Amino acid sequence: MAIVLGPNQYGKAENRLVTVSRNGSVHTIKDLTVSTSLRGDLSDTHLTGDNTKVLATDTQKNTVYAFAKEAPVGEIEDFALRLGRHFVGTQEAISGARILIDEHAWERIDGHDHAFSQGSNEKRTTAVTIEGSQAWVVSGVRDLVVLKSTGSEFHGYPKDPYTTLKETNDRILATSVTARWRYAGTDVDWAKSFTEIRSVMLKTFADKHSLSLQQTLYAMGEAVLNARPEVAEVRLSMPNKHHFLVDLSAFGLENDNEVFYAADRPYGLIEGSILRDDAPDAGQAWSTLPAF
Ligand SMILES: O=c1[nH]c(=O)c2[nH]c(=O)[nH]c2[nH]1
Repeated sequence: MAIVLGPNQYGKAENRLVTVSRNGSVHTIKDLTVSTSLRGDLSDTHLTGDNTKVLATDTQKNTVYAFAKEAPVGEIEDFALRLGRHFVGTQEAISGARILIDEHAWERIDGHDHAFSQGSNEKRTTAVTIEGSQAWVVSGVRDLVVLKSTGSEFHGYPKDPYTTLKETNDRILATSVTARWRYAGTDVDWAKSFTEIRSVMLKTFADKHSLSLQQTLYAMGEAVLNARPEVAEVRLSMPNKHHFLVDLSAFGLENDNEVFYAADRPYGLIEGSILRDDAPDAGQAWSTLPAF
């Protein structure tokens, strides 16, 4: 038996980067969390501690901040591609890079020049993977919380000795969407694509009469693929944020679908991938990302 080194990568996780761009007195901010990870000929450091081929994670961090100054950050996908290609292109031992970026949303306060509020916890995300001269982009959104107060049913499921759930023709449907979509290529208007994908997902959540969260999940992915040819695959993770009808009968009150207990946990967790059957091979696009 021999013990060998398996897959490995290293980098600086969660660099917090905020930039201010000034157009006269009008400021625009970008608030990012950037993680870098490098792969390649890294067995020496693991086996003997020889760091000749190790670009320090501290240097990776500095590169993130220096790049933010040297050219406009732009869209997160472009910034991630730029960083990943730099590391692979300048370090002989480094053959691959994975750059993860979350963009935190800030809204301008009432047209104010330089004051902002953080309205929600929603994040725009990207995961860019570079392998040699190839690049894959998986972008997405996280913590997109949505709720509809009707237009959702759940019934027809098996009743076994442990089933207590009541069937319903009218319930609250709420979830916090994590969506990731894999682009077929890299020649994409990233900002437009993001805005339209987000909007198609929201519209489908709202419009689709739901018989299960699974059906809603599929419909949202299908709508994205129908609307956006640049997308090859959509992966969705949607916790069912249960709203249980409160039993008010002890107080002689009827509850006509008006008073709910918003449960925190446990929650149903509905996850899936929707893709074109002729989608280009995913290559390294999903490597080391969560399955959904
Ligand atoms: O949309 C739903 N899907 C389920 O699989 C499920 N299971 C459950 O208890 N409630 C629900 N709702």
